[in-house]
Amino acid sequence: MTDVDGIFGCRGIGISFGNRAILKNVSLAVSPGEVLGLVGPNGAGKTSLFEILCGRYTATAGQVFMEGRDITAMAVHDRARAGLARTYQSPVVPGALTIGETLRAARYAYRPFKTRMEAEWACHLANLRQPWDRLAGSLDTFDRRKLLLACLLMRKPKVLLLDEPASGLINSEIDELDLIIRRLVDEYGIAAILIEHRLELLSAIADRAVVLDMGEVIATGTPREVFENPRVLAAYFEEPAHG
Ligand SMILES: Nc1ncnc2c1ncn2[C@@H]1O[C@H](COP(=O)(O)OP(=O)(O)OP(=O)(O)O)[C@@H](O)[C@H]1O
Repeated sequence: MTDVDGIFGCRGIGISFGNRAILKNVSLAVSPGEVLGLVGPNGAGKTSLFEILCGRYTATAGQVFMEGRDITAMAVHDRARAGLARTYQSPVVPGALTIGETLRAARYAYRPFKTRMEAEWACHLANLRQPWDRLAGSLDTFDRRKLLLACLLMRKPKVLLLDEPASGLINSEIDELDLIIRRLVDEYGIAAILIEHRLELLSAIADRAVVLDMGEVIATGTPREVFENPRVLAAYFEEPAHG
């Protein structure tokens, strides 16, 4: 087998920092129109896996695939051009620019340049309802996330990697976020992988979940299946053995 089943995924990924193995033999795949939840306790390796998937870290083992192509050696900007978009847990916006200026920078970030109408459409999809003359630095966490998402959506990505998009949000915002993501996936056929370490939040949004613990996949299945898995419960709720 040279490929993964979905539009995007990885096989046999490993990475070590120094002599410490952070990820071991990690495989996953996501299909168009699907939300795959990537869960696991703090330090499980979720963000490190995202760094490998988007091309910022080089894995010591394994391959990354997109649309049947091995993109393991592809640079981060080429992956973006191929339709892979990624958000970060911390929504860092250019604080001194307005929303309009930020969107304009994204429109002209690389060719093909995007039209103002495409930026408006992306804001509509991201549910960003703030006036465009407002400073990006004055936005709250959720609107910052929406703005950054709009910058990605104007490029019509095929795959979205969302790193803890619900962190720092209140419950009503999380409900709205779920609707935004669901629409992207259901109406536009985007494949999404979403990191969330709170098991209960994932049930509402993810079709399937992959659970990482100490760098290894310990369970895959529907959110309900993995949450009832004894290995997952142990990873989350048992104190590590000492001595
Ligand atoms: N660049 C790096 N150099 C050295 N160690 C790193 C590096 N990046 C991550 N690690 C280590 O790898 C382990 C996994 O970290 P990672 O951030 O991927 O986990 P995570 O599951 O995303 O955790 P969290 O839920 O806390 O964000 C941690 O022990 C972390 O300290």
